Order: sequence, then C-alpha cells, then structure tokens
Amino acid sequence: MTISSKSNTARNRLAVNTIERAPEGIFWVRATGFFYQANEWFYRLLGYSEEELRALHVCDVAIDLEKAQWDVFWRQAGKPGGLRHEGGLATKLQESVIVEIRACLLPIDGDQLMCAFVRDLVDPHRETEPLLAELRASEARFRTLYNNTPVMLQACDHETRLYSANKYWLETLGYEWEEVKGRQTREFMTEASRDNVIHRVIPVLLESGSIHDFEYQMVKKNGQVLDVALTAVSERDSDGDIIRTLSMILPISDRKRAERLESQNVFLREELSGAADFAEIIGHSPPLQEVFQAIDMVAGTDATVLLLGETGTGKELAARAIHERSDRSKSVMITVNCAALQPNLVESELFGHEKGAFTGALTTKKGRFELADHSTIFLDEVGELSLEAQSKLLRVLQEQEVERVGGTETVGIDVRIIAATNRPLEVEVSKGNFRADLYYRLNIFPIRMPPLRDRIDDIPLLTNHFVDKFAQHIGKKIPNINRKVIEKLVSYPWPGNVRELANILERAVILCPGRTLQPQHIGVDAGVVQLDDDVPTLAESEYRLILRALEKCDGRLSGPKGAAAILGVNRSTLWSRMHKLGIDISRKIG
Ligand SMILES: Nc1ncnc2c1ncn2[C@@H]1O[C@H](COP(=O)(O)OP(=O)(O)OP(=O)(O)O)[C@@H](O)[C@H]1O
Repeated sequence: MTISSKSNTARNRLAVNTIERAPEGIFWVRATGFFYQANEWFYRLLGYSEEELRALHVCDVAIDLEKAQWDVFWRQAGKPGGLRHEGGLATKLQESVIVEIRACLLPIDGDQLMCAFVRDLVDPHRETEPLLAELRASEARFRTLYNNTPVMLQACDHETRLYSANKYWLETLGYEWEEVKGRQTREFMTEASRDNVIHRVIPVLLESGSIHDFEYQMVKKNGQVLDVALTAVSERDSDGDIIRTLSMILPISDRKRAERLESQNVFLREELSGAADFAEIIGHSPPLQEVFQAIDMVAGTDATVLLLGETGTGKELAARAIHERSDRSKSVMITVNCAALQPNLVESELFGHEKGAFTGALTTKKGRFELADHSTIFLDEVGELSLEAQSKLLRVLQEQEVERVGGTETVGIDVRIIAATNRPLEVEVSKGNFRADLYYRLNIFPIRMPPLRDRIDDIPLLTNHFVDKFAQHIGKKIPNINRKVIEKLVSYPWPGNVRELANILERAVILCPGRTLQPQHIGVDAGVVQLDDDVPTLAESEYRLILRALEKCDGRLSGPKGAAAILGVNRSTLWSRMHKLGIDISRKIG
C-alpha cells in the first residue's frame, strides 16, 4: 500500500467518523425533494429508519415548508453562501422539534444532492454521542463530501496539533496541507481568540465532550481575520482526558455581514444618523430612541437589566446590544430560555450537577451560570422559573456564587445578568407565582420594549429592511413597495409585534412575482384579532384564539380543516406563534 492510499483511507475513516459522530444532524436530499441519506444523529432525531426516510419528501417532515416552495429552497442552496432556514421538523411520533438548517448543493457523479446540516435549537444537547453506524455508502461519496462541504473540517490530537484538515479549510485560510500539518491549532487564531478558546472551549470539551457554535476569529495566511463559529466533539479516555477533537468550523457567513451592511444602507437611505450603532435593531421612533438611550446608559455598567415587553418586541436583540456594548463582549453571551428547560432539569442546567447527583448524572457538569463566568447570561422568559429555581437564582444574585446540584461546595462566579419576560411580573408576584425579593433584585434597571402598535412610524423602515432581507435570501429583487402595502400594515394591531411583521413579509416576498410588493401579497387584515374586554394583553388574546382553534380541530394544524385555515394564517406562521407564545409545541400535530 502506498503512503497516499494509506492517508486516503485514514481520511475516509475520519470523514465517516466525523459525519456519524457529529453533534449535529446531516442529511442529503435529491433534486426531487426526496431524502437520500442522513447521519445517525438525524435518524435518531426523527425516529425514522433509512428506508422510511427515503420514502419521504422533505416537505413531509418540514412543518413550515410547502411543496410549492421546494424549488425556491433548492435554488437558494445552490447559491454562494447556501441556504439557511429556521423551522420545525415533525418526528415519526408526530412531535415537533425546532431546528436551524444550513444547506448547499454538492455535485455527485454528474448529479446534484442537497447536503444539509441541522442544529436542534431547543435542545442543543440532545443525545449527541451517536453509535458508530456501519458505513452507509461508498468511500468515494464520503471523500466527495469531505472535500466539497462548504464547512471547514479539522482534526487535532491531544496536544491540539492539527492532523487533518479538509480542502475547504485549506482553501479558506490559503494554505497547502504540508504547511499546516502538525502545527498547533492556536497558531491559526487571533491573539484575543487564543485566550478565549483556552478559557471557554477547552473546559467545555473536558466537561461535556462537545461544544456548539463557539464564535472566535481565525487568521488567514495573508493575515486577514476571519470570524468563524466552531462546533466540536472530543473523544476522551476513561480518565476524561481528551484524545482527539474533531471540529466543524463555519465562516460566519458573508451573508450575515451583508445583511448588516444592508440594514445600515437602509439607515443611510432614510438619512438617519445616530441609530446606526444599533444596526441590528431597526427603528427610529421616539419610544425606540428611549430604549437606545437606556441601553447606552446601562451597557457599560454591571447592573442587572430586566427587559419587559410583549412577545416579538425585540427583547433578545436588546439583550445582545447591551452585551455587545459592554466590557464583557469579548466572551460569548450565554442565553437560557427558561421556558424551554425541562422542569426536572432546570436547576442542573442552570447551576450544574455533581457526578451521581441523580440518576443519569454520569459526570460532573457545569451549569450555564458557570459557563457564563466573566460574561453575560441572558435569562429569557424568566417568569417561567419554578419557585424553587427562583430561590436558587436569588442566591446567585445575592452571593455571586453557585452550588451544583448534589454538591456541598460553592463556586464563585462573575456574571452579568440580563433577564426578560413578557409576563407582568408584579401581577405574578401578587399571585404568589414569583418571589417578590427576586423581582426587586431583577428590576434594578427595567427597559420596556414598546409594542409595534405604539411605534407605527417604524413600520415603513422595518418593512423596507425585511423585504430586502428576505428577497436577498431567496434570490429575488423587489426594489419597490406599493404605498397601499404600508397603509395596510400600519392599520393592523400586530399582536405578535416585529416577529409577526417579519413572518408576514417573508411570506409576501415568496408570493410576490415581480419587482413591486403589492397589498394582495400581505396576509393581514386590520381588525382580524377581536379583543374581549377582560383580556389584558393582545398576546394573551392571540394565545386564547389559537387554543380555541386547536381545540376545534383536534390539535390539527394544517389542511383545510386545520387551525391555520380557521385562523386565516399559513401553518408556519401559526406554528411559530405557538412556539413563541409557549403553546405546547411538543403536542401531537395533525
Ligand atoms: N427593532 C427590530 N429591528 C429588527 N428586527 C427586530 C426588531 N425587533 C424584533 N426584531 C426581530 O423580531 C424577532 C423577534 O425578536 P426577539 O426574539 O428579540 O423578541 P422577544 O421580545 O425576545 O420575543 P419573545 O418574548 O417572544 O422571546 C427576531 O427575529 C428579531 O430579529
């Protein structure tokens, strides 16, 4: 056997291992939209066998994808930068999971396949240690995949020396393999990133064996800096020491940067100065200006911030803006959606656990607070925490230390807290559902995000922004917006706020065949939502309407007799509202 064939075999083994052990799903789809193959993670996630999956069309599984849109998705995946989509997948048991999908087209044997990477957005730590499944296809196909995937793949040994990198890795950074072989991975990072990786990535890998979407900066051969996100899985020996680490590195898409520039263009077009520093938060209305001022005031301090406001008003965006404008911005903000935590695991997720603390606690694990040390933790939907978890949180706020579940010692931490809720916490306090002392501790610097109906001046700017953004995603050019579109949008009450506006415009962009967005593409009618006198908020009214519709059609979302049809929205809009309003999304879906 020649040396090169030996190394090819080693590469193929590595490729198969990477695919099967990847802490993310990977699947391939034919141009017809029917599944072709998937990795172990994806089969496990959906619960289908290989044979069952092959009989399915992507749209049978993707809750918010209509067959009519398939061609658009396929074409988008073929463009530079590929396709990026967030949505729901239905499992074999008809439960839904929320995922992020990134896809590209791969040339295979004169044909094309879509290759998609799937990340579980609700439970990124879902079982990630897949079985080493038997080799599912020829070595040639994996070699093609290994080298054509627009993801940088690298493998390093226990001393973090590089022993394999794919073609995309080499091309992106501008090296030949011989130049980088055996070198330390930290040699390809900026100095600031090195410290960050040592302090953030290595401890997490030692602790849990995998890390997801860690952002840092690499340096190309020509000295240029590249923003990347790393997802890695380590193999550890029985003592817990790392033997080797396989990593997928995604350049943080040029698209994301383009979007940012695009939104800045919107500002320039509108001749708005001053707001450009908040490029991600679109708007210039007086209520939003007050929010910008409050963010400016509090960002540089370590004060706890409580973000209030209805669903979809941009609380998470505001939390990011605060973190990014603080001294802690060098580290990643840790986000916890308190409503999505499994009730019996809330404390272990937040505060960590010691080995053996409960059945299934096989190793000691750090909680999110410890991971957020020297950074910011964003506690979204904090009003959903149980009273028990609330008292532990209070202790963290008072003492700046955590005690792991099953532990006896406390660990000191330095964490800035930003919490958000769309519930009126003072009402929850009066009902005994939320601890008053915790409320006062969180309420040190409250910022209220205004509902969209109170800042309709921002609707033209937001519309401009979303139409450009979604049109660019699917490769359309829609430079004009009919004036009647804006008239229609400003007269709607927007119970789902900016999120709802974005959803409606995403659909409108798909429906629009020409260069001008017309009112008939906008699926809203003023007055659709009728409020009862005793309903305190629009969001709550929407919540009730959806529940009523679901009851009426036995939990079925789609089809002519489904809840989406009754409510006059498409099923993806309904589904995303249910998710955001916290309506049991794991329920059976029809
Ligand atoms: N001012 C804004 N400019 C641009 N996009 C916005 C703005 N406000 C909200 N969005 C977009 O709307 C969506 C919802 O925003 P976000 O998740 O921050 O809301 P939220 O208040 O945290 O909602 P929830 O309470 O339901 O979690 C996101 O896609 C966000 O990017």
